[in-house]
Amino acid sequence: MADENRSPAPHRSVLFVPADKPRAIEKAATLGADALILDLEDAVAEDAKAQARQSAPAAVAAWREAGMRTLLRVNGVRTDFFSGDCAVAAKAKPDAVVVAKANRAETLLKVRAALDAAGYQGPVWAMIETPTAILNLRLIGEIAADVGLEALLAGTNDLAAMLRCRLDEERRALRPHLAQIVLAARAYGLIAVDGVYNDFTDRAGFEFEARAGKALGFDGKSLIHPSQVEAANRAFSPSKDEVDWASKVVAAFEDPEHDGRGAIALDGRMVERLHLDAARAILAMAQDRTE
Ligand SMILES: CC(C)(COP(=O)(O)OP(=O)(O)OC[C@H]1O[C@@H](n2cnc3c(N)ncnc32)[C@H](O)[C@@H]1OP(=O)(O)O)[C@@H](O)C(=O)NCCC(=O)NCCSC(=O)C[C@H](O)C(=O)O
Ligand SMILES: [Mg+2]
Repeated sequence: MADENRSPAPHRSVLFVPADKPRAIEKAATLGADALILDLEDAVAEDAKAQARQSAPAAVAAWREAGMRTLLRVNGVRTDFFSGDCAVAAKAKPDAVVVAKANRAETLLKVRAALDAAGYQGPVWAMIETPTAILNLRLIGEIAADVGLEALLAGTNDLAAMLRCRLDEERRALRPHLAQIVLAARAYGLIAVDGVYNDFTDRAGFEFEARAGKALGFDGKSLIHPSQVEAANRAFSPSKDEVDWASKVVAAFEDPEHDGRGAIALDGRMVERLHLDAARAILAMAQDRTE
């Protein structure tokens, strides 16, 4: 029976791994990431796609054997590679298929139909990485249940390129759009994963961006390099201050003096029952992450 007190599976660190790099594939399952995405799209050059596809089912099987949550990113629905990639998904049976350039509700309906026809019934993740996709988030959310949509994943490289915006370290130009991705995820009950940080040698920059993503409400961050895994897990786990606050809130509401109260004072601030729910979620998450 499912344990209702457990928090949902974590997606703090979601590592992209090029499907044509055997060494990276082998290493990926040992890095402590919460999920791995075997990439058939942008990480793989056109002349390497056929080989990458051929080796994909074995890579997915090896990761599953290692107990990893395993995803497969397929090429966009308009590309020549899409239908072949759907056949790979059917054979490999990943935990979810990541749909590149999921720009419209119709795109996802087409992808769902193609995956079903190929024999893959699992969930899909939508990459939100174009201005059109941002404008269509509500329509995409409304068909989430019909297409088995599980998560929204920000594709910040494509999005920034298409917006022709300049990316500073605070991603100021992208923030309104990232906030809309989180908004849609929360409205439609989906996982929200932030985009990648390209400068994999800049640890401080990565940590700053990961914390900013958490502050925006994302559940985790997509990654491109092993050096980013541990920092992402840390940034998206409850901090010591959060755990201390949550313990105090739970203890305060359990105090018989506060029996039946909707709102109480704690350290000079008001806390309500909605904060109690949040506090319990933080404690459950903290417990799961340390088990
Ligand atoms: C970014 C890289 C090309 C860097 O490669 P390289 O210089 O070879 O890295 P290192 O020498 O530092 O690698 C050290 C060891 O780590 C392994 N490694 C490297 N990357 C990965 C990985 N992603 N997963 C697992 N293991 C990895 C190497 O094999 C080395 O191992 P060892 O030999 O034992 O020392 C490279 O990191 C890379 O290719 N990263 C992934 C790139 C990718 O997938 N890009 C596409 C997804 S991102 C995207 O598309 C975003 C989105 O769509 C958007 O629009 O924003
Ligand atoms: Mg992209």
